[in-house]
Amino acid sequence: MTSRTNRSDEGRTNLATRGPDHLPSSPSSGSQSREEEPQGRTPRSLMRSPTSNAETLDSLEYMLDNLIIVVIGASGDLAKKKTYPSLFDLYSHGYLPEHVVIMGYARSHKTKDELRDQLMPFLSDHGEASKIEEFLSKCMYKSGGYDDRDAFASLHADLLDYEAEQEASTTSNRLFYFAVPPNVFLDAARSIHETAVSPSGWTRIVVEKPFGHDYDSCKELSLGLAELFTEDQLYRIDHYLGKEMVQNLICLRFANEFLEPLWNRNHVQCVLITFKEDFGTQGRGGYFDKSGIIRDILQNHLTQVLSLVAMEPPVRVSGPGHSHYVRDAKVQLLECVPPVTVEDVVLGQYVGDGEREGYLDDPGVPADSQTPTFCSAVVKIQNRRWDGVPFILKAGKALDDRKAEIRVQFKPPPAGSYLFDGPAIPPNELVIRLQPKEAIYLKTNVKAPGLRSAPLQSELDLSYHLRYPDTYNPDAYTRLLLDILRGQQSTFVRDDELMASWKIWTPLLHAIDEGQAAPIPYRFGSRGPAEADELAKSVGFVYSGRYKWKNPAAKI
Ligand SMILES: NC(=O)C1=CN([C@@H]2O[C@H](COP(=O)(O)OP(=O)(O)OC[C@H]3O[C@@H](n4cnc5c(N)ncnc54)[C@H](OP(=O)(O)O)[C@@H]3O)[C@@H](O)[C@H]2O)C=CC1
Ligand SMILES: O=C1O[C@H](COP(=O)(O)O)[C@@H](O)[C@H](O)[C@H]1O
Repeated sequence: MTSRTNRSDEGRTNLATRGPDHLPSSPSSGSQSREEEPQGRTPRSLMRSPTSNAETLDSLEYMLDNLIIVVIGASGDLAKKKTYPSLFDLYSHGYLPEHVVIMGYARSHKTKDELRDQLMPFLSDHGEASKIEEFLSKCMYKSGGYDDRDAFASLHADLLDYEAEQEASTTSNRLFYFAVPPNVFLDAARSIHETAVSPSGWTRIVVEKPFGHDYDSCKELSLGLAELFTEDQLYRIDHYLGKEMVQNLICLRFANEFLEPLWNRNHVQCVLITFKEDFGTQGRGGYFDKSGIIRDILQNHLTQVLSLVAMEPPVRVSGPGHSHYVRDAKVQLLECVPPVTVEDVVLGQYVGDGEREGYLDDPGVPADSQTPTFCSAVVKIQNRRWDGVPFILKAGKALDDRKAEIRVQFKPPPAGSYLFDGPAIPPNELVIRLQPKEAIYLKTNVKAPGLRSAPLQSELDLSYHLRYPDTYNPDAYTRLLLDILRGQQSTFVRDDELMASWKIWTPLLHAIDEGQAAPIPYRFGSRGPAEADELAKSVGFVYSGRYKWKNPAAKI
């Protein structure tokens, strides 16, 4: 291992790790969080003031220093669609310092005006024109190769000049956001390590998925990065960890005492974690074909959700220096999950429906591709809490709906079959809808209202758009970028978590790559292969039929 000459976060003030896990609300949000908001550029006096939210304000300590954000791969799709809009969101809500510089870096030659033209369409929905102009005036661009040390040295010289111009602080922090494909991660990381780390403040590296394509390649990448940067400098993004309802899981589970006694094998029949998209690969088939739905969604997003749903309570959730506890709990859970086998899954690949093209019609996809665009997998957890409870992770493209949800299905009441006349009482389900329209609802059986007495399926409903209509709900990337600036690592994937997850999925992925499991065709716009419902039924999921639900908003 080479020596770490660059300054890590270790030993640095832990102020930046304090505060709640979530982005403080915007000025337009509910009154309970107004105290936390920096108004425009956060003044030093406000940040130091001993308010009841002092911890939150302290966690914005980075606002006192100079900040340079370098977007590596600034010419690409992710940068324009997610990275810059989220940076703008933070800027316009006052979460970037006055003198921030956002430096785009990529191989393509581009003028500042060309960068501006590229970004403008993706910023225009996010704020006023004058604010966008102000933000764009902070955005610079430089071209160079990812392994080009001279280009990075020249980038470093430019950054030193920008930093020297700032009078606010002698400390300058640098955040490098990797919006590039993984084959250049190590080149870019080496170039930064050798030439461009911050001489006076922290240097943090943000890495996007995919982190490898199986256990071994992930390990190689992790070891390569670990030679250059310490774990506390590395922020591996899984954007599902930035979604409101995913961030809510810890609070929902551990701040509601009624749930804990039920949250185990004694009361839970099965858990479904579902991701559905109602569109296909949309011309990205060439990229998608190298990964498939398991690498794209199950190994990362759904496994992260699974670990938060099923983990034991962490020692602590927030507070200075406590970021590791949540990640420890997640790793401990994932280590109880045996590898998923071919027998545990149903794979699918969508075909055209007459109007919309099938997966194999995508020009980037080989005509004989066996890459799954759908997978339903039964995951087991071999620990005291969950032994025998199937966790069904299901993800698919080109399905009937766009949604992501967690459905905890409870066992039926013991007297359900003889106490009441009529059909079997359906099991209770706690549904946490991650998107769209965040909601938590509990499917509950009640006496039919009025003169009837038969049980009726209904729900206790917490629909966020109704209960919190004016709350600013930032994009997942916006929340995660703020966490990076605050040094809050619990919402990022640690190296051992990543390895534990690849251990679960790699044997299946290799079996699929070797042709041991072929996808079943399903029609674009359908619910996926019928075999997936049979699999769910075979492990205990009870589908009690769709019931008509009345949106309370209709009555308002
Ligand atoms: N706050 C809110 O917005 C609330 C909304 N509702 C709405 O009420 C309705 C009923 O709710 P809910 O019961 O949760 O949702 P659904 O009836 O849509 O789905 C129930 C579950 O059964 C699965 N499923 C659907 N069809 C079949 C099938 N043929 N065989 C096996 N499994 C199947 C679904 O999977 P899959 O997704 O894969 O199709 C889903 O996991 C929904 O429209 C829901 O959105 C209810 C309460 C509150
Ligand atoms: O990581 C990915 O996620 C998106 C879905 O993200 P969402 O926030 O819109 O749910 C998916 O479309 C893409 O294939 C995948 O790479």
